[in-house]
Amino acid sequence: MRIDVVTIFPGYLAPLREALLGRAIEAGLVELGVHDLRDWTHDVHQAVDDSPYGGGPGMVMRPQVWGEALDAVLGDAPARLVVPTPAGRPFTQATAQAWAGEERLVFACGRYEGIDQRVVDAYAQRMPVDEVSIGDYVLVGGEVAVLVMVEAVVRLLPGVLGNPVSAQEDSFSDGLLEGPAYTRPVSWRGLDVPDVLRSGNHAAIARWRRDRALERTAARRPDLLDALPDHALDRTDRAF
Ligand SMILES: COc1cccc(COC(=O)c2cn[nH]c2)c1
Repeated sequence: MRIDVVTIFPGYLAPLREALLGRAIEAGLVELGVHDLRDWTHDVHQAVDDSPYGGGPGMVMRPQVWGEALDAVLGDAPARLVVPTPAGRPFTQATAQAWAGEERLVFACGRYEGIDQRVVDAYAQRMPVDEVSIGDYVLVGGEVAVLVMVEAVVRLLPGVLGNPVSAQEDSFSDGLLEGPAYTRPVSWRGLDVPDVLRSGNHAAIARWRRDRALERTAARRPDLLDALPDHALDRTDRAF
């Protein structure tokens, strides 16, 4: 997979070259290109924004600059263009799974009040364009959202995670939140590991873990429970 990011703050994307993702890049599992949007300005001030038509606060990112940058970065290779924005469709694990199958992702990091809508409209005429939100809050720019989404996608690529099975057993993969996890010591600050986890009774352990996952999901994310297909909950589950 090739990933390109266009931003006015290239330094913000440096963490992508660290640790697990950095190793995936070194191993050639993913290629990463980070591009400074200002390289495609031609004025002395390198202006990337301008006042909004219709008035209102803030500034809007100029279409010409984005058009030149994306044309240059995209070239002729097909890609999916992703624009992080508070006004986007929710980015979920399902989105990450779907994108993990893509040959190429190009991320456009917006700032200010956003990018002139014609940029999305123009590129949507010739490639898939996703305006996506990573949550219901407003950031200053899309860079942090790109870090989140790139990590969620790249960890799913074959060979990136040491033990791939954990990608399948992720939170959300069975529609429930992960329950509590424990490791040594068996007693810590007067708190003990639940006995069942040390019983060696794998059926009881699996039941206990599912019960904790259902309990946590009901308490923290009832919306996920409501979204579960009927067959996903068996008779024993219905207690929650
Ligand atoms: C494209 O236009 C804008 C404008 C303002 C901020 C941003 C950055 O994205 C977010 O704030 C965000 C993404 N998911 N949840 C919040 C983009």
